[in-house]
Amino acid sequence: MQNILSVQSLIKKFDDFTAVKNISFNVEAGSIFAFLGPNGAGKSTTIKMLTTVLKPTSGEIIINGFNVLKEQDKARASFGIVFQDPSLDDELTAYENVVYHAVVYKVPKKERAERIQKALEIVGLWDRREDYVKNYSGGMKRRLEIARALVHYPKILFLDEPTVGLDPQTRNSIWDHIKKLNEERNMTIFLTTHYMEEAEAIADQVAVIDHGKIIESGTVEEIKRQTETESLEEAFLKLTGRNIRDDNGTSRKRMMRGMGRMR
Ligand SMILES: Nc1ncnc2c1ncn2[C@@H]1O[C@H](COP(=O)(O)OP(=O)(O)OP(=O)(O)O)[C@@H](O)[C@H]1O
Repeated sequence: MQNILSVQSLIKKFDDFTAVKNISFNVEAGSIFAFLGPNGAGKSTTIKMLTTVLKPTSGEIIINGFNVLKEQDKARASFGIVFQDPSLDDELTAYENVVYHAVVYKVPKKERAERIQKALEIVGLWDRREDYVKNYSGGMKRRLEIARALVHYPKILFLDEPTVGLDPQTRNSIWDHIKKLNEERNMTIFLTTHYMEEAEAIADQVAVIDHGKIIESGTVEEIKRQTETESLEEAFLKLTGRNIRDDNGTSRKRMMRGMGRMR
């Protein structure tokens, strides 16, 4: 199977603190890859490097055959991203938000209308396209962010905590949409989540990062076998010595973010 993403010896230092310590991994085209770790493990720092937001201290990242450092524009055109913090314009309609993104990503004008319609249909928001985003629920906003990230036909979609702050029913619906994208469009999904049971249900491959290092990787079944546990949640606890939703400052920050999103 071909790799859509290949990471080699990736390191990120902030002054004398090393947040990402020489990690290497591959993501197969068409798979769902879950990148898991406790608070502060280095997940966001890694995603930011993969998506050209942050420059690595050293290492190599190849996305869709393009070197992320040397062929930034081509690499960028190959992925879509939904970050933890919402970045929609509340004062625009859903449709206008997606148009804006299509223009920024230089989607050819004559293809724009059709692509926007498809993206909104996939997440079930086509009928609500003329609504102002400020009137959307938290779950609808997340779905709209996913639609927006699809409009330039990315090969790989990065989702940083796509369900944080949402109720269980809405979380399920978001995962259903993600699964559909993966199955029907063969889109590779790279995700982080704090919900282990959800990662277990959806991921083909998992990598666990802690203190900046990948400490385990494989299929869910392989990881459970390796750690002699019955669930990914248990495996995670055994590997990191911590529950993924432990209560420290960061999870409070996360809760506040979620609350903000539900406004
Ligand atoms: N700009 C920065 N300057 C200094 N240290 C940083 C910076 N960004 C992140 N760090 C540190 O790097 C480490 C990894 O942070 P990162 O945000 O990547 O973790 P994470 O796994 O995404 O955590 P969370 O699940 O809480 O989002 C943390 O110790 C963090 O404090």
